[in-house]
Amino acid sequence: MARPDTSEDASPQEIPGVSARKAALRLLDAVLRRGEPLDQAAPPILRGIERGDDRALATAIAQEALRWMSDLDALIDQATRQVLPQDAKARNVLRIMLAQALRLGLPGHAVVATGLPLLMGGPRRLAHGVFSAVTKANPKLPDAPSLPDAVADRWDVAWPERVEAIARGLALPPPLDLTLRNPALTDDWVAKLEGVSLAPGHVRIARAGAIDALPGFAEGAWWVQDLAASVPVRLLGAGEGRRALDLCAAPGGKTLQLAAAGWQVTALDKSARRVERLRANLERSGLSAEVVVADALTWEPDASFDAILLDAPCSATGTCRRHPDVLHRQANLAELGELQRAMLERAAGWLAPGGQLVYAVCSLEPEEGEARAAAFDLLTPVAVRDDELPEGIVAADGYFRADPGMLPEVGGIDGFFAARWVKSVE
Ligand SMILES: C[S@@+](CC[C@H](N)C(=O)[O-])C[C@H]1O[C@@H](n2cnc3c(N)ncnc32)[C@H](O)[C@@H]1O
Repeated sequence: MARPDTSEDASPQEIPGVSARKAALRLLDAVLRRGEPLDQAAPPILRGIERGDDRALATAIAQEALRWMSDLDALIDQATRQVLPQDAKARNVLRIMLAQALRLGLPGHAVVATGLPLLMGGPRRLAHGVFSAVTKANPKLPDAPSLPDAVADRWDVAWPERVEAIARGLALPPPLDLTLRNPALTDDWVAKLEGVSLAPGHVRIARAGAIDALPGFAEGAWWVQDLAASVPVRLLGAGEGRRALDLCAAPGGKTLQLAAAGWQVTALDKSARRVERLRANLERSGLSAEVVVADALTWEPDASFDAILLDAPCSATGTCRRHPDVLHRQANLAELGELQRAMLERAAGWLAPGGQLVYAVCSLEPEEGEARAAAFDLLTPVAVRDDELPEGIVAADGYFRADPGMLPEVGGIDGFFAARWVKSVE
């Protein structure tokens, strides 16, 4: 008679380090089974974990498991004849165990001691066997993560010449980019933060520990914003007291940028929860904007605007370096496309003559970027110029297009798209 598996009788919470792994497993499940963004799933899941470093570990494990999932799955499948369904708990436990061993460099005995208790009453022997077989072979992950099939199929068609570089850009978690409230102080902040600058008002630092402990955070001298995400507002130029609408504004990185560039900003978003973060960001930076919680599809302004930034809801696939969960969630591109089209049309009607509209998405899907912009004919296009972009990025067909394979020698950049139009003065 088979002996019962009693190797781990303690409850998961009693073994140090298990709570972080349990949280990582729940994060993976939230993304893969429930289709939730990792950022949204994390707060309730991590709330019960006391130590900050355990919360950070849980997040890092889930992120690396998601980033390298196709490659980890291939190793799992090679190590067992048993077919583990994609949604089997044992597969998810193995994904997080292998992410720790092969990506985070944690010792195998610690990974086993904290991983197997997650399979209480389940196939622990199988998981142990697979983990041991994989790690004994001392496998090397490829230089670039293999993209999930659905994503590879899309990007092989959309970016046949870029897809390899994009995957390579996904291999490493990105550095931390900051946008300065006062671009004239770029050199000072580069020195204080020991960073580098790739554009005026931008400082890049190696990934830091706690962001709120960095010099300048408390007084709101800067905010976290990928270099690519800072480009759309740069395309609108200096505000000189004119009126700008930041449509879809929360959590507010671009609102702060607009206000810092001298625009008199109205910041609108329909999510009251995200608008709270926008208000907190305004308060910390000492910048001001009129804040409106409303649906862009029904709201009507009192007066026209000299500039409108539409940072539209999108698949967010351009942020896959920092949010590898986007690679595993199926965005409804048709529904998002309809929303983007409707918002663009409404925004065009709110511009004063001579006013500029910038449309932006943090997406690598041409349907949300190039094709969406090309189909919009209510305003006059104004080509984006190379000299308006960070060094090393060139305009593509008059648009700003960045992808995570660009600027590899300085730490890369998020995927982003922006287009610009002007309302003619009749
Ligand atoms: C890409 S995010 C904006 C990021 C923001 N511009 C920034 O830089 O911090 C898109 C935003 O669109 C908002 N949104 C989605 N549908 C909306 C709608 N119908 N009306 C207004 N805001 C909407 C979401 O709440 C979300 O905050």
